Amino acid sequence: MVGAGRKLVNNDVRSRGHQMRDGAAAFVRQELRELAAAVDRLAAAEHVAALTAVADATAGALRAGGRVLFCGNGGSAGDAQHLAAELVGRQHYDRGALAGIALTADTSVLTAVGNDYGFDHVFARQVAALGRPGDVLFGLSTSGASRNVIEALAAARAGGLTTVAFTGEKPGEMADADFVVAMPAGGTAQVQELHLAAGHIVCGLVERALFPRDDQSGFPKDDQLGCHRGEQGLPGDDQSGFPGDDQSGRPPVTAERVG
Ligand SMILES: O=C(CO)[C@@H](O)[C@H](O)[C@H](O)[C@H](O)COP(=O)(O)O
Ligand SMILES: [Zn+2]
Repeated sequence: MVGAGRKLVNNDVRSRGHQMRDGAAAFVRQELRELAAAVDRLAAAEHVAALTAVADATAGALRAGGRVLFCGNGGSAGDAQHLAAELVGRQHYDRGALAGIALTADTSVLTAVGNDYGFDHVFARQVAALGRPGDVLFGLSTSGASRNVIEALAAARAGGLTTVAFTGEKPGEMADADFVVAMPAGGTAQVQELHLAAGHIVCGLVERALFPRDDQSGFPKDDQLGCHRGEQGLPGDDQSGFPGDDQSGRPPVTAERVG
């Protein structure tokens, strides 16, 4: 009897396990389907035009010697750092360094300003300190309601920076930015996922505009690149100011910056 009872329990647990796995699989599929639909909506002409315009403005600012600042909270703080890294480092291929700065990374500044002036000012104060007319500030907020991001955009506007807002469907007060990309997505996580996709697209366009490659028909595949600058058809001094090592004898991946 005890054995049969135990078997019943085990079968029960096993079938509940199956149900949970089925439930999890359905959840995974549902999440992916919803994300794919959101990505599809982002491909609509108005968003494509907005992202292209943002990339043009950003590339223009960098070309003129400006810098690109990023800010956001939580997951958007991660996005801010991620996107700044795409500019400073490389996205699709080796090229000169681009000036991207995340305003989310210096804990001394964040805690000092937060402590002394309040959390609403942690980004605006850095915009006032670091931003110059002609620079670009990207503010990322899924809700469009983060006070410190709204204040940063206001400080940027006052300082003559170009402002870009990445938001969810409702930009709220962030609608005042020069460029607003309102992600056509549902919850916070999905908006963040579109923010990152959109940010990658903008950084990819900027890279391509400032460091044109022979083949402009499409982005090179990472696995086709190799890591030797000489193999990548990077333009020489006369075209870009970013010579390959074979032409200049400088170390690979120079620290020069556009502007
Ligand atoms: O990543 C997540 C949730 O996905 C959270 O950390 C989220 O970023 C935080 O709640 C933020 O404070 C949300 O700020 P915001 O996007 O509304 O400006
Ligand atoms: Zn998240």
